Amino acid sequence: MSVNDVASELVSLGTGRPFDQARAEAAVRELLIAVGEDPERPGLLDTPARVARSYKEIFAGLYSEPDDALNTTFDEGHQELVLVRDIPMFSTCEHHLVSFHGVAHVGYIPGKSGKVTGLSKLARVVDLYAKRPQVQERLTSQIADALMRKLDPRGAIVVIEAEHLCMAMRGIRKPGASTTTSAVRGLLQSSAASRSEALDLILRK
Ligand SMILES: Nc1nc2c(ncn2[C@@H]2O[C@H](COP(=O)(O)OP(=O)(O)OP(=O)(O)O)[C@@H](O)[C@H]2O)c(=O)[nH]1
Ligand SMILES: [Zn+2]
Repeated sequence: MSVNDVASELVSLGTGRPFDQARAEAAVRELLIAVGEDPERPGLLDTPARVARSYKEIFAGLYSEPDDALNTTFDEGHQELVLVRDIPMFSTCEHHLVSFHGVAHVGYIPGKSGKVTGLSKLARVVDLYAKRPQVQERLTSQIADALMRKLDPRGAIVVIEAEHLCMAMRGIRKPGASTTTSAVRGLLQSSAASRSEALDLILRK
């Protein structure tokens, strides 16, 4: 394993600490008190435990290695673009801990060996990186870098279109504003023709 591989593995893993249900429950209870609620009222009695379980699910990508989703590959001899469009994506903004959600488009051009992965695995890797406290730019790059590490493709492209609830329901309050981020690697970065072919397919409605 090279130094770069070790470094990217460290970046890719969370802290390594497991989810702490009791601590999360206590924190939610404290938050309810802090906002002026009464955690003892009947409607809120089960809320700390429920919210804690829900956080465990929303942040599931902290307790697993997203890249492992791409461990299963097979040689198909396919040398052209493989693209999965409109993968539904729910993530959590690390600044406000509210959702940003939309769609991810994930594509790659297999390497010389024609190594490909199952289409669902592309959606799995999106899902796991999304299930962490994130910013959209980093999420986009992490998915593209995972493809480059695991599939050794000639190029990779990831485009994410999302609405941030922190911009919709609070703060600047601009519901409907959409943010697009892209990460292109390898041939899809160096060849304008390859990139524009992929972008045409991604943005075609
Ligand atoms: N670049 C980027 N910014 C994000 C993302 N998610 C949230 N933000 C922004 O993060 C910024 C945090 O700004 P702060 O000034 O620290 O926080 P704030 O006072 O709550 O800001 P407002 O949202 O403007 O009210 C805001 O501008 C958010 O819109 C993201 O995925 N990428
Ligand atoms: Zn935010």
